[in-house]
Amino acid sequence: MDNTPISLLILNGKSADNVPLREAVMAQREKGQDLQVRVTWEKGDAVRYVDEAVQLGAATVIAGGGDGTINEVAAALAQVAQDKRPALGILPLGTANDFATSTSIPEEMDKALALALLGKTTAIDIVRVNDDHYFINMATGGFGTRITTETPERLKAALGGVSYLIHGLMRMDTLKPDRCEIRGEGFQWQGDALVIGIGNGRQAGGGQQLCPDALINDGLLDLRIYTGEELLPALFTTLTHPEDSPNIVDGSSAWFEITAPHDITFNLDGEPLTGQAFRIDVMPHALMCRLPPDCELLK
Ligand SMILES: Nc1ncnc2c1ncn2[C@@H]1O[C@H](COP(=O)(O)OP(=O)(O)OP(=O)(O)O)[C@@H](O)[C@H]1O
Ligand SMILES: [Mg+2]
Repeated sequence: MDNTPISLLILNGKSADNVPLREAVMAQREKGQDLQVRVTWEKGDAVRYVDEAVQLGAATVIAGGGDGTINEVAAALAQVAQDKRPALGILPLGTANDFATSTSIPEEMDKALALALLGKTTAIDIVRVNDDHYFINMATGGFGTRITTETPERLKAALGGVSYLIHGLMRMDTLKPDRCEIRGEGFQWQGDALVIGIGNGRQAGGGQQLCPDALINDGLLDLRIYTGEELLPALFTTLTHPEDSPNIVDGSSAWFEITAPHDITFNLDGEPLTGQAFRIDVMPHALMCRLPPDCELLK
């Protein structure tokens, strides 16, 4: 009887030919790990592989990709019955890797894979949006959203995280604040938002620290709104002296409701969601995640 727990690596097909990863997988198998690999081709594949992992009784599902892949895997795991839900491991293979970077997951494939297979599990929060959408890292709305959803794939591949900023500057003329109302526990705000960040984690868009104090296991969402009608002056002060800015509104709550008189788009870990009403709820401690001991996002 073989009692080695099964681990299933769900690998974004963009990284199927990654040589250091292949070597790291082989090395772990030689050490006796029962590590199986599935490769995705398009959105939706990761969900089916999570189902397969549950059927196999896998102890761990590893998301190998960028924030979009982690999101797809984490969202699928959140919908598995708690007693059958495998733990989440993370192999950072995207362009921005905001969640992996801020949780101090190592970049080297061998170290990241060892952590994903054998690291200590910690219960972390995941966030549900309008019943059937999820994010593990961050929801961004307003002008930052247009940046990340419209950044062309080739620019992203060539420049990585910096491409978001460059593309954003190129599109400055077309950026407009979004009028909206936001409510939470003991929180209410209405006005023109340039950027809205709702964080379980801290950063999005390739290193933009939108929610610098967020923790992923505190049962709370951190909200930051960059307000103002004059885009350029507002952006200048907020980016250079965030602490002096009259254009920042912060809040914290286990849930937020956002309504707008016209469609606004939220970017949930890289995946766009458009509408006029959003209900956002923390699912406290819903996922077991293998994180480094020095992860700063844990309380
Ligand atoms: N074989 C594949 N080739 C191209 N795209 C894929 C493939 N498999 C899945 N996808 C798509 O890739 C997207 C997720 O990409 P992911 O976020 O992992 O990487 P990224 O965008 O390069 O990284 P980051 O989000 O960190 O910038 C999903 O929308 C998914 O549908
Ligand atoms: Mg939190």
